[in-house]
Amino acid sequence: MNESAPLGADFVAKGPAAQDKPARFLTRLLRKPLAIAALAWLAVVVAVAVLAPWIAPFDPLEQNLLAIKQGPGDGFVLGTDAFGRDVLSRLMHGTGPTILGIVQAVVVACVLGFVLGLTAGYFGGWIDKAVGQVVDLLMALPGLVILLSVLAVFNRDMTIAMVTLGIMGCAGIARIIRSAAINVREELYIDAAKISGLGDAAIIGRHIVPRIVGPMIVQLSLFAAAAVLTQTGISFLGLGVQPPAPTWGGMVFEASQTLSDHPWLLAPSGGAIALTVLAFGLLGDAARDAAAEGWTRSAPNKRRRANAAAAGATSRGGGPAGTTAGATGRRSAAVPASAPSAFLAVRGLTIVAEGADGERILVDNMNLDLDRGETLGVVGESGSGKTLTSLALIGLLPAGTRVVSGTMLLDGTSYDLTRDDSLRPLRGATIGMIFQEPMAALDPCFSIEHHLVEVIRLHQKMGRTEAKRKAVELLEMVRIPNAADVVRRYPHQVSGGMAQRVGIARTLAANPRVLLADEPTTALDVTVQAEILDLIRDLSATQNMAVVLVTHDWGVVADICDRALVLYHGETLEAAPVSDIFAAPRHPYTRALLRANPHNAVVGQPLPTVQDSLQQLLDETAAETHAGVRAVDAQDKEPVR
Ligand SMILES: Nc1ncnc2c1ncn2[C@@H]1O[C@H](COP(=O)(O)OP(=O)(O)OP(=O)(O)O)[C@@H](O)[C@H]1O
Repeated sequence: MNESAPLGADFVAKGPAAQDKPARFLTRLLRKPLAIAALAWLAVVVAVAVLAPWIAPFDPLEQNLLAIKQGPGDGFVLGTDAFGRDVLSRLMHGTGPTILGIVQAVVVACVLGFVLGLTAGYFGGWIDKAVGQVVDLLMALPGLVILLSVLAVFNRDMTIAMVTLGIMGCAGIARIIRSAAINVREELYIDAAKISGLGDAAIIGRHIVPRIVGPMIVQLSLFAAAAVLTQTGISFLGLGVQPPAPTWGGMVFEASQTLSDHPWLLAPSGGAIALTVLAFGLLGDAARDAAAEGWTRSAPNKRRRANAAAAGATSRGGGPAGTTAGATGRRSAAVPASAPSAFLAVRGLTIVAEGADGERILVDNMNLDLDRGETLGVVGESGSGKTLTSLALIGLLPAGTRVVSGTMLLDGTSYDLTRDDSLRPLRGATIGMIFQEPMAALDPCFSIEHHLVEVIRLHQKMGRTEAKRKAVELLEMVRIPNAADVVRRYPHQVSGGMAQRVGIARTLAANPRVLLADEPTTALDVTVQAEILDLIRDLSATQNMAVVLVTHDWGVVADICDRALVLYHGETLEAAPVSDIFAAPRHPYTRALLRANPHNAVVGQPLPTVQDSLQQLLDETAAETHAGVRAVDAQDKEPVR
């Protein structure tokens, strides 16, 4: 992305991935008149439920046989029923059991649905399968039959009935939460958070939960509306709270008995039920709209645009002189030889994909060696296994792939690469990683300061204020101009180049000794690429970090790598100092790959593909062999003197 790209463009382009914080979501929700009306009604209902014993004008059970079936008036605001009881007082006293039942069902559904959906979505694997089975079972059960059976077995106990309703209702909520959690789990910034050393609980709490609050509120309001209807339905059947105690459903039943001669009686209880269901429905709708607005929120305000434009201009004007990513090979003169005592040594790394037809080898028996302050370029065509190799070193291989063998010797300690749990403590403090898509590696909900402070405080004992100061220092270290201003921005308010610098700063916050850089410049424009490469090279030297740089680009290899390793379909074909690879590549594939380097393209001529180059090499070899044979033949035919 260009440094001068319009602010907000990425955010809009990212769509639903760019979701927001609960506080902002609630602010937007409270700006909607319908949501305010719904919440106001629900607040009145709750207040009445709590205060009924004090504010109801009459005893709800007191009969006045001289005032039966009266309409509103004569001291009875909502009239009287067939026994002369005050309808308003009964309605008020009936609110408590109704609301209590709804709260019981909603709390059970919310807690169970949240826990099941979140664990299934976040952890996946067998947990997901097990939760899926439970959810499918719950959804297949006939709800009404179960509820009636529970009421029969537990002597019409409404609490147990509503808890049962909550258990059955949790299935739908768990499904929604699961898919929301899966979406968030697959975001790159979750991997970035893991690599920074954050544990599962912290990632769930800080990065996943805020993202699923929106869908959760929508689901819960719809479920609450259904619970109102179920609860009043049970009372209507006379199975819950027993008459003459008032409930909304019971009052609807009583009204149905006098419908022909006193239809008004249905209005208060029916109206209360209808308004409450409507309020929950409207709240759900408004919550969905508020969440959708968060996803599509457009560019930030003009001041921020101006600031960012200024920062971008400073960056372009005042940044370090860019280098072009040409095949200059300028560091290759001082290439240290690989040694068995290397700071980082990988031996026998084999990665496979598990498919229906067995295992497929993706990386085969790979070895690599790297010293501190040294940069190793891992080069190869798309799909050759470069990314998997780097992810295997921190135990973050994607689902469906696994390490079947391999050890890593890091600063004298040996690690079994088949065991993710032994690699987990290395993430962040020992091995850091930066990604191809800088923007996707930052959580759009949080400011840059939050991203940095989170990692700084995780790895260094520091107060919040000191960590904030350190965050600005880190941004300055990665050459971000106006660091004190930029630190307060959100990821969508910076350009791709700046986002990559922020990603690097975040990685540096943990002081890693090894940096894995997976095509860190591919998504950036050429001038920004050069600046980021300069930065990585300088940091590797000043921080004495070993860098594993995954790339397709020979220019990048020439520019900053000391050694290169050529991969083809998971097989290591050649590993040597960069100067040797450029001067005298040993393997024909390496030669073909170098010939297909776009930096060597001749204007007006089609760029040869790797396959073209390989074919050309084979032809040349055949021609050389043929010429050699002819020369030998000619010598043989010469008369011996
Ligand atoms: N989750 C997965 N399940 C099965 N196969 C996978 C999975 N992830 C990657 N692969 C396969 O592993 C091989 C190596 O993938 P990898 O991403 O390491 O390639 P790469 O060299 O980094 O490519 P690129 O330069 O395009 O990123 C590819 O053939 C890819 O299809």
